[in-house]
Amino acid sequence: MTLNIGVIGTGAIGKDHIRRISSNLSGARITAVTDVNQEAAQVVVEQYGLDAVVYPDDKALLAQADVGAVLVTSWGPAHEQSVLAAIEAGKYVFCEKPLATTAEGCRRIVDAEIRHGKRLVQVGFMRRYDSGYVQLKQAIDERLIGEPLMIRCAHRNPESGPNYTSDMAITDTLIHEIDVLRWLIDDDYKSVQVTYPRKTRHALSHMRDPQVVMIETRGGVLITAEIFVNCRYGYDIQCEVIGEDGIAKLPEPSSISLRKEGMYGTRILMDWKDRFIEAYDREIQDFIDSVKRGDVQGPTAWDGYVAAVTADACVKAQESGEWEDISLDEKPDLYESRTLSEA
Ligand SMILES: NC(=O)C1=CN([C@@H]2O[C@H](COP(=O)(O)OP(=O)(O)OC[C@H]3O[C@@H](n4cnc5c(N)ncnc54)[C@H](O)[C@@H]3O)[C@@H](O)[C@H]2O)C=CC1
Ligand SMILES: O=C1[C@H](O)[C@H](O)[C@@H](O)[C@H](O)[C@H]1O
Repeated sequence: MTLNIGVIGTGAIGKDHIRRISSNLSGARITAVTDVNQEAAQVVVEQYGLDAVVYPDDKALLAQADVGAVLVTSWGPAHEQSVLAAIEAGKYVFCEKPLATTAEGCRRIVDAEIRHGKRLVQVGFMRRYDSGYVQLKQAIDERLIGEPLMIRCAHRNPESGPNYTSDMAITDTLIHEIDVLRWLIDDDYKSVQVTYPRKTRHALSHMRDPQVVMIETRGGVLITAEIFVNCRYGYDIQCEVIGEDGIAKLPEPSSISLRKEGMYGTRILMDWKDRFIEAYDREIQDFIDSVKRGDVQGPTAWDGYVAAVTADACVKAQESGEWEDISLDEKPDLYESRTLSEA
């Protein structure tokens, strides 16, 4: 049985997911789309040759009985409303990060899912599906390096746009590390601090770039996370886990090496769409397969809540320069199962 999917937000990543569902993945098709820019949504239907209807808004799309699941790929501030409406309609929902732009909004979604009595939400933390991070987690789970003691990581973008702000380095960019690192070491966060090295001349005047975020986990692991969104040379994601008996490092993306004109080296990817293309395919295929099984297994609404609480503390630390504590509600039973989100 083919799963009929509706897409709420047909912009950059919405189109990318439409492309992968329509051409790469199996078991689903796009039958409904909506966007506040309906003309653009119609163009997407034609561009991708979809047998799909353009609906005026998320509520009209969610009212379609034949739509079995939805992707929320609109702007972050619009996510909470669409996810709550999907839960209300009893539809499975894949929501790109952030689940909601505030911890309170994420908590409202968690409470709605608890009232529904079954998990319907998967959050788009795709690094958990990246083969490099999966290998890293296997090494840690198998205690190949003993207990993790420290993590050094870096999230570097070639440049940030004019609308990108210093707090987005946390809420839009580091949110990926915030989620994947707690999954990697099966630990939660205790406190955070933000410091600022010398500013790069390549950052716009309103930006603070780079930034260094220190995170202490409840288990005592110390994480040093660099965010550098005007590094110029490429889209570069680094992660090194230092353990009692050794070090485990995220592999570089596979690439040919070139020897040419007295130089030797490999190319560095410039775009996140390319760096994590397989992870995006795997996360969406997992969503399709788990919806058809009737139980979503990926990153949960609770993971979205924890990420939002942690991001809020980081944004507070950006201004205070102090260590800021992270206090979480008690994890509800609905999220205790040992699945990908808890593996
Ligand atoms: N997981 C990842 O690696 C990535 C995640 N994202 C996330 O995906 C979301 C979308 O990002 P982009 O595609 O880059 O943005 P975009 O601006 O290219 O596309 C967003 C689309 O949503 C539409 N939209 C806004 N509000 C809407 C509403 N209430 N109902 C229906 N449509 C609405 C806009 O008209 C636009 O077409 C963001 O939350 C972003 O953080 C974006 C890039 C990568
Ligand atoms: O979600 C994303 C992308 O996936 C990149 O990893 C980030 O660098 C970017 O800031 C954010 O929009």
